[in-house]
Amino acid sequence: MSKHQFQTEVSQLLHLIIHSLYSHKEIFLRELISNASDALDKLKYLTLTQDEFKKLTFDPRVDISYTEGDKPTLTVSDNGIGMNEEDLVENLGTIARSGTKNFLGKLTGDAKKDSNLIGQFGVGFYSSFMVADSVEVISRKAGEDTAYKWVSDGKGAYEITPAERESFGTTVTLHLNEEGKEYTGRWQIEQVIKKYSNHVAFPIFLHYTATEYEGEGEKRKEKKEQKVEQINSASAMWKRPKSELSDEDYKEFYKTLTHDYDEPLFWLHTQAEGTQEYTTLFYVPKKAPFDLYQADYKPGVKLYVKRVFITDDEKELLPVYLRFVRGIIDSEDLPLNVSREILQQNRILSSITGSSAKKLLSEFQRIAENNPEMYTEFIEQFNRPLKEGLYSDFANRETLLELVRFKSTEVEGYTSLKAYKERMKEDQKGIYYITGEKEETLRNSPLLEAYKAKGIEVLVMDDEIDEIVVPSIGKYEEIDLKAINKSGSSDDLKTEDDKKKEKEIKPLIKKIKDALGDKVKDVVASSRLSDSPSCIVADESDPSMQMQQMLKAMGQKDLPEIKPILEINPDHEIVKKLEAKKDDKALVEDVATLLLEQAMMIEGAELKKPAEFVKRLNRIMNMAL
Ligand SMILES: Nc1ncnc2c1ncn2[C@@H]1O[C@H](COP(=O)(O)OP(=O)(O)OP(=O)(O)O)[C@@H](O)[C@H]1O
Repeated sequence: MSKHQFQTEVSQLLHLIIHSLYSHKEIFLRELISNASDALDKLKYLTLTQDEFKKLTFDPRVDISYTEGDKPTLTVSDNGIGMNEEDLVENLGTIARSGTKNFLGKLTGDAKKDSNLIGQFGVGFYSSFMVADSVEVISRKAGEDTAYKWVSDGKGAYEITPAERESFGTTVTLHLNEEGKEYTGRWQIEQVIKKYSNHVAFPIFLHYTATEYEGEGEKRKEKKEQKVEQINSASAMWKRPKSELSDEDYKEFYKTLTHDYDEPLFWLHTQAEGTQEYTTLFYVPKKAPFDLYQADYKPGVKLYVKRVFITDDEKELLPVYLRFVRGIIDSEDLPLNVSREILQQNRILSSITGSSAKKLLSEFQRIAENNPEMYTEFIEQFNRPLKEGLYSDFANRETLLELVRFKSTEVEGYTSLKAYKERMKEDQKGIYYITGEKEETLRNSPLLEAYKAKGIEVLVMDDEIDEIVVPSIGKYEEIDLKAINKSGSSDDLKTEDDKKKEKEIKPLIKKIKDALGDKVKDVVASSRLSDSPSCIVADESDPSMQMQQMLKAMGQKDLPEIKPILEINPDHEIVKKLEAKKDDKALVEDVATLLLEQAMMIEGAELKKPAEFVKRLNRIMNMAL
């Protein structure tokens, strides 16, 4: 016998499931059936492709039985791939997915909020503990002789012992608690299976005792008979015509497929015929999966060939940026024994991948046009992956440009580039945007002042991916996208009056430049400020300050120090007063440095020498008082 402790993450997940999902406790059965179905899928594949498994007699099925009385039990049994001792430890004692710790760290302890998060993770086997005091798993791996029993009360530890099982597969027995007692009736169980697992592709049999009465009056006798009945339709759901399927069918199948607790946001079911025959059923979840930005994310699409499961571990079934999509691709043309190496360079598959991506994108577009509310929900979760597509999927770039959304100074929520274009002023020379880390900092940036004054809309880009993606867009329908935190962008705003002032202020600018020395790349008169005395911008060819900070945060060392350009507002009171005292060298140095440092702070930069900043500020305050 060996006793093991659950990995901390498992205990946390168990706690979350038991305490947040109890109002939907019946889903435990869906989760167990879905695991059984996955196990059958895996073995079926082996029996078709691997010589040592071809000789197995394999009639895939799931069997459910129950006992009533004082110690009620419910048993779900399958003749699937099974687990050996090592698998039991790995699958039912640990969670290997990276990012789990981080995800569980977000839990608040508030059942309602936490139950919203579980959708990002998946419910799974541990939901059994909502209805059971203890759970027993007896499993024998196909191709192996020994069976093992895994037992736990879900309170921190489990035990594994050698056991008996006639053949390969897994039997999960729940020792039901008060909450679970109701699942010891034929009708209750049948109802739950029909509701949640009707479209599981393998037959699910329910074993029950039927009581019949024979005779009349005193001779009336009770006759008990063991019966077995198939409960589900057991056909691959995605192969059925759309007209036969209801929204409920799609939603429930999604939950079985993904272990998601939530409903999907929307789905797309297509059956392609012609040179290539295949079916796809794709779902977009309501919440982004928690490991979406982990390099080793779990892919969400399963590949089937003629209804035989091939793999759920292939990341290339859709372009990487669409990794949030869940679902199924079932091809009629691929060979059944297709290996992973072959898959990756298979022409049939790459053409399915290509057209699936196109279909998904046009579905997103259709939703954007017909259901803006749903589209906003979608964008709140998946804008960023779509932006990734802008630099990775050149073939669909035009469509992706229509799909991505940005925040803006003019509208609440999000805008498309198309809608921005429609709002542009007649003589406007570009699509302007400002990038940075924090929305609030950006919205208060002095760089926006002149645009606000002239009523020109600026896109507010606070997603870190914008820094990388947006400059690569270049143009939208022949209009240049211009970063307003770059030096050249304000040339568009320059008036004759600005040019005149620029000339007048030249001597002061020179003095400021001398005072600042190599702290700046240049000092120039600004045409984009109204309320602020100064701002900083990056030279046209340099990365912006935010980009530099991001590169540093990403661990890039030895970055050459890139200096900002300081812009001075000739109309500002401080600048005008300084102009009058420009021969006081010490004063010019103090004010110039403060103008630079305050502009940097507003853009979110940290001062290198805060003590010197304070000294200067005190000197100026002293003069003012
Ligand atoms: N009946 C079964 N037969 C074989 N393996 C099983 C069975 N039930 C569970 N497992 C194994 O245990 C693992 C964990 O199951 P669990 O339901 O917790 O998560 P999951 O199925 O991976 O789904 P998700 O992480 O999406 O919730 C499965 O991935 C599978 O490897």
